[in-house]
Amino acid sequence: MGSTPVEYLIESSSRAHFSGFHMDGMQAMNSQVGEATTSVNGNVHKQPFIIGVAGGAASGKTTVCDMIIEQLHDQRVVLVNQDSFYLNLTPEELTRVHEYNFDHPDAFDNEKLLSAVEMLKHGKAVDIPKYDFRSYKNIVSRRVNPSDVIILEGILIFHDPRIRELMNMKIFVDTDADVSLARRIRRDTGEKGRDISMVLDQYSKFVKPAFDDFILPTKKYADIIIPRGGDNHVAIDLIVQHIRTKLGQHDLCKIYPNLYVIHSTFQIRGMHTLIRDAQTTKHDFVFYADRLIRLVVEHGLGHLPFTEKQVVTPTESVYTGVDFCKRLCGVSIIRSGESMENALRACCKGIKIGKILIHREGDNGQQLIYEKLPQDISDRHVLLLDPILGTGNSAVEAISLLLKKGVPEANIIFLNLISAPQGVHVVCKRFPRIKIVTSEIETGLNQEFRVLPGMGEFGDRYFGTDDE
Ligand SMILES: Nc1nc2c(ncn2[C@@H]2O[C@H](COP(=O)(O)OP(=O)(O)OP(=O)(O)O)[C@@H](O)[C@H]2O)c(=O)[nH]1
Ligand SMILES: O=P(O)(O)OC[C@H]1O[C@H](OP(=O)(O)OP(=O)(O)O)[C@H](O)[C@@H]1O
Ligand SMILES: O=c1cc[nH]c(=O)[nH]1
Repeated sequence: MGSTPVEYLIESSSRAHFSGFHMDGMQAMNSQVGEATTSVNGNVHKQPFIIGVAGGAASGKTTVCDMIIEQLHDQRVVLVNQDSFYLNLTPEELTRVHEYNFDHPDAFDNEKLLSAVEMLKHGKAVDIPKYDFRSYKNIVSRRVNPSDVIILEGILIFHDPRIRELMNMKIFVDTDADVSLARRIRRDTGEKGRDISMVLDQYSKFVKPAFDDFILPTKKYADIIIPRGGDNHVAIDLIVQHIRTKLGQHDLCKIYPNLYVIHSTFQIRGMHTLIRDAQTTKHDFVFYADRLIRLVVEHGLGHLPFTEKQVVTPTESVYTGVDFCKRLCGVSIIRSGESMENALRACCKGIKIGKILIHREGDNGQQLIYEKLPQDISDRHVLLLDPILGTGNSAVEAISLLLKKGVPEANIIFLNLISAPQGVHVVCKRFPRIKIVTSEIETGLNQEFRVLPGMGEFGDRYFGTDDE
């Protein structure tokens, strides 16, 4: 490891190509993310990021895992080896150990592995057996604590679909067969104390056929394929960067790839602090809410489709840029949504803005009272405006109306200032193709379905109707 120069190896594949490894794109990886654990009150528990590392025997999986762990030094990372879940050999199998196929999916206790991963995923510690290659038995076990990142490594770790589904990222280490065989001979005759003819015999009888029949077919499940394993520093750096981004994201963004929380800065936190403070004057509330709304609107516009456009600059150079999406409109949910109209108009000159009025009582009793929408709305991308997403009932009512008017779900971008997890679940589950852009995710809702910590009654504070 380390002595081979890093080369930019691009292989032909339908995947996106990055220097030295392939990935299906962040969207693909996001979509792998499993369900979050949701408590009775709808709040979300922190989920670990689960990485699967598969590849042929002696392909360099261990080195890849070690490098990821080393680079993620400030995170709690735990490594679980599929080897630990080898079934114990029966006395009869032990007498004919050379005929035992250690490379077959049936050699592993998949049920035990699945339950161990599920426990870790749900934040519970688990005892994991330690397999002894000399006695062919699980002799001791070690206690593994829940962590931020769980790495599952093994030749057939992608074989069981139930285990695969728990993974947020799947890596396949793709090393040339001769390099792997040379490594295997060195390792098995050294650390495992085996005879070279035994190693070669096992290789041709079991290892090679199992690679072709069981391991290689699981390569298609990988999000990332790393050629040259641990020697591929570029790939490992990019993987670690991606994991860091994912860990920094709100858990809900890991579950719903169409939820976007604008990148927080101290300026943004400062504005939120002001608008959430019950003592803030109306004047300041409006001023800082407007600043935040403008940011959300600009971010939301960034999710519209665009076309490439070239222009000639005053220096007579060609600048290749993009042309804004033309067919769009706003729709505000009366009355708080109207507070977002000015920002939208300031960004999109002359934009048409429709209105929807929904009567809301507690967490039900949603009733559409009034609607006025552009006639050709079904041909437009719609920016739906409402600063607060609480239970999600108002949003569901509004989005359902837009769909009824023929607006494709994927053409709706819902812009919020703050969103409660309950509302995000409701909207994203019911309308998986719409995008939600928000500036902060809240902790939950209280008994009266008000957002917590929230900012109180947004409409009253913004329009000045909260006087005693
Ligand atoms: N002979 C023998 N081989 C075993 C036994 N247990 C596991 N294996 C072999 O171990 C291999 C799986 O381990 P590897 O994937 O090479 O281990 P690894 O060190 O995690 O992999 P890399 O880091 O990629 O080198 C399989 O090919 C099995 O044939 C055993 O008890 N006896
Ligand atoms: O997700 P939900 O639980 O449906 O709550 C969110 C709705 O509540 C707020 O409006 P409100 O009824 O307070 O009216 P207002 O805008 O007129 O103040 C907000 O603007 C949303 O429309
Ligand atoms: O907390 C809440 C919930 C709905 N509407 C608001 O204005 N605030």
